[in-house]
Amino acid sequence: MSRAADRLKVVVNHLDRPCSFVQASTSGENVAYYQPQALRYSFDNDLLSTEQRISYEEDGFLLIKGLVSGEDIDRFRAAFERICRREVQVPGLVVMRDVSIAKSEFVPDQKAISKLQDFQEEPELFRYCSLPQILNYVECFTGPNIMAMHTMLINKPPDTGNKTSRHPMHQDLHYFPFRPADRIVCSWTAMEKVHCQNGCLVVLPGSHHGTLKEHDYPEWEGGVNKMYHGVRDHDPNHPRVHLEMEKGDTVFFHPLLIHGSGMNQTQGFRKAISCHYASADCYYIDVRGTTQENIGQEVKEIAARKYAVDDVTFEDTWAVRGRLVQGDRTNL
Ligand SMILES: CCCC(=O)SCCNC(=O)CCNC(=O)[C@H](O)C(C)(C)COP(=O)(O)OP(=O)(O)OC[C@H]1O[C@@H](n2cnc3c(N)ncnc32)[C@H](O)[C@@H]1OP(=O)(O)O
Ligand SMILES: Nc1ncnc2c1ncn2[C@@H]1O[C@H](COP(=O)(O)OP(=O)(O)OP(=O)(O)O)[C@@H](O)[C@H]1O
Ligand SMILES: O=C(O)CCC(=O)C(=O)O
Ligand SMILES: [Fe+2]
Ligand SMILES: [Mg+2]
Repeated sequence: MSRAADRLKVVVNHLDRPCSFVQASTSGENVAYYQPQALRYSFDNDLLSTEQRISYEEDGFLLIKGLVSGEDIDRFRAAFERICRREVQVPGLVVMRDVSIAKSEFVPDQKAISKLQDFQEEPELFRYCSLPQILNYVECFTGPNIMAMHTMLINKPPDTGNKTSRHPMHQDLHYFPFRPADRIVCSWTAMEKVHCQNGCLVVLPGSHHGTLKEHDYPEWEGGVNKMYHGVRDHDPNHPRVHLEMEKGDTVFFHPLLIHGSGMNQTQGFRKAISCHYASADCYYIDVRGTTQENIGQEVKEIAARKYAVDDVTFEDTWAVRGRLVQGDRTNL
């Protein structure tokens, strides 16, 4: 450590609003000492305050209140409802049903749909990924060349009693065959009030300091949704933070941050829209022989069926979905 005068003393307040079922919670505040030049997770620019940079450094997430307007959210909701009513056909879109109703009779409205993935060809929803106020924050983590790699609108359904509406604790990097991890960030925006009862995000602050862990299907009695892998083992005593958010609030988080979401115990469909961004300067990795081999294989099998081709690679499935949203498409 250098001289005290070179250090910065910061009080980082956690966003912790513990639910009754929280196992442990972070203490009210952490005191940390940093040299600004030692911050590795974000770039120095005019947008993030030093406190915000240090908070992301320590916690692996940053919550910005009121970032997306109510009008924009209402437009995303309307676009979602048009898709549910099958008024539009969107190339490449994946419409997912909760596993507990996957084999039941089709109900033609939003009540049957738990998630949309890959809406990059739906202009109104994709507008979310290009919102200037989101990209300004994203650039702090990715740098100026930005690819939107993965898009989702999550419509977490009321739990049917099987607890399948939960999303197991995981690291998003498990799904991504590109690196470096520090130049990838997720933006996740609440489309309505999200809280413990309707299954808000749950994060393990600081878990992004670790490495990518082994993921598998959890052993849940009521079933698990396709590709909802969970971290095989994580420290049950690690503090948890429940991110309660208002409509339009947006959390940016690191792809190694361990997170998930609880069961939806309300009768409403909890909605959120999200995009994973990566620096266009990232590079693809070969996942053979790594912990990601299992998800790579599963994605290739689904893609081969979806596109009716047999030699699609894990890398291809990402390269065709990625869209440049700022700067130059240098590599990805
Ligand atoms: C950072 C990223 C984090 C994540 O992305 S986490 C979650 C990622 N999950 C995914 O990417 C899953 C994407 N979903 C899909 O690809 C499709 O929805 C899926 C599961 C292939 C189903 O495709 P559909 O076109 O709806 O086909 P279908 O209705 O004819 O069903 C085909 C078979 O799949 C089953 N299925 C449908 N939804 C499911 C679900 N939620 N969980 C588990 N199984 C499910 C369905 O029962 C059917 O099975 P079978 O072939 O009849 O035995
Ligand atoms: N606008 C849409 N575009 C694409 N898929 C949609 C749309 N609306 C709903 N879906 C989804 O289509 C999927 C399949 O629905 P459904 O089970 O009725 O037809 P199917 O799978 O073709 O029929 P079957 O399983 O009996 O062969 C469901 O996951 C449903 O959520
Ligand atoms: O909205 C949620 O419940 C979390 C979804 C999530 O983490 C994911 O799909 O990777
Ligand atoms: Fe996730
Ligand atoms: Mg079907």
